[in-house]
Parts: sequence; C-alpha cells; structure tokens
Amino acid sequence: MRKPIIAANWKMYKTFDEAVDFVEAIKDKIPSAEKVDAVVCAPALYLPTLVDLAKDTELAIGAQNMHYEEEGAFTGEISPKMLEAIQVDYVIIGHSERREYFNETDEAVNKKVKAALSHGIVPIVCCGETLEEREAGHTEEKVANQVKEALAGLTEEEVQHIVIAYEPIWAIGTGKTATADDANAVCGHIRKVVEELYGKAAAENIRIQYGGSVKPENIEDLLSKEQIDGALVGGASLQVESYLKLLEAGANA
Ligand SMILES: O=C[C@H](O)COP(=O)(O)O
Repeated sequence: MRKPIIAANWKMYKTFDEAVDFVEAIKDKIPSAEKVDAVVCAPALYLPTLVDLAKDTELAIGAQNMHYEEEGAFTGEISPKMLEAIQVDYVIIGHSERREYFNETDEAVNKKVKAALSHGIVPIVCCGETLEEREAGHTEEKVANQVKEALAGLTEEEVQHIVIAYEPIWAIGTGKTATADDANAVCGHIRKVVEELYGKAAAENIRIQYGGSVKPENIEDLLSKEQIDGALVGGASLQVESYLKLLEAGANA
C-alpha cells in the first residue's frame, strides 16, 4: 500500500507575507503523516522561514528547483547542500516549465536527481508529453524516455525513495485534466518502465503522482485509480481551503 503524497507547487506566486500566512493557517490542520504526505514547494526565498514554521507539524517543505553542483560560480543558483543545510525535505526536478523556459535537459535532470538523493532530499521528478505528442500517439514513448533518462545510474534502493510526477503539459494550468483513466494508464506505464529497469519491488514501492489542473472537484476520482499515488498541484494549491481539501482527499484515498 503506497501512501498518497499531495504536493503544492506554488510556482512564482505569493509574497513572503502571503506564504507565511498560508503555512500558519494550515499547519495545525494537516491530516496525519501516517495517512498522507503533505508538501508545500515554495519559492526558494521563503524556504528557511517556512521550514521553521512547519517544524513539529505534519507539513513538509520542498523547493521547486536546485542546481546539481555542491557549490561554485553559478550566479543565481541554489545548491543541494544549501537545501539540506536548512532541512528542506523535497525538491521538484525537471518540471516542464523548467524544461521549456530554462532549457533544462534530461541530462541535467538526472544529475539533479542524483544530487538530491545524495543530500537526503526527496526528488519529485516530473515528466509529461505535449499535446502534439499525445495526438501523434507518442505519450508512452516520450514519458518512458524521460523516466529512463532521469533515473539513469540510480540503484534499486535509491529509486524507491523518489517520487515521479506525471504531468501532461497540455493539462497544466489549462483547466483541462487528463481523464482519471488516461492518467492511470500513463502512470501504470511509468510503473512498468521502472519494473523493467529495477524489478517488481521497486515498481511497487515508487510513488507516482498525477499533475495538471487537479482540484478538489476531481482529486477523488484521480486518487481512486490504482496507479495514481498523489498529486502535484499548482493553481488549486494556492488557497488554504482548497489545499486542505486536497489533503483530506489524500488522507481518505
Ligand atoms: O506542478 C504543478 C503543475 O504544473 C500543475 O499545475 P496546475 O495544477 O495549475 O495545472
């Protein structure tokens, strides 16, 4: 039985005060971590404060990106060592917005996944197809390639600690959700890819989220599917009430 993981991806939204108010408002209302992993991935600037606020609560804090090097002359970047030092638990890696607008490659994603693991940070590794790729029937191939590249060189043990987020690009921020059956089918395909590479146990243990216009109205349907172990949520994670509803759905899944 895999525990659901509901991760908020705030992207480049919220001022510092808004971020603090949000975490203050939810921190004592989060369902038990025995039932659901609740994560907020916030802008890097707010991470130390939010980690402090979330200490001794059921909420975990994540980053939205990081560099793969420990340190160096990389102006504007944040390293895994820095995130570990402030006790960040998760980091989103290879979000389609990073791939599209910041030229993040599969090779960089793979390096970042390895760097996160070596610093005790759980990577949430994103994959997903464009609308053109879906319409051309290339979804499975695209996603399988991204997953293979992202996981290259990991051990069977390491793979079980990561989270994969399947996010069809055409469903992100568009209000168009993949049907629960379609999302389930692609998540199942990803699990098969993991099984081919790392065996049955790793495939059974790895958690695969769906992301793309998830909201309180559709999350129950998505989480009722066997292959979907949680959600990576943008827009609907920005309001307290809505995020708490998503967590509730995760706890009851
Ligand atoms: O990381 C989250 C995804 O990009 C989904 O965003 P969305 O829920 O606003 O569609």
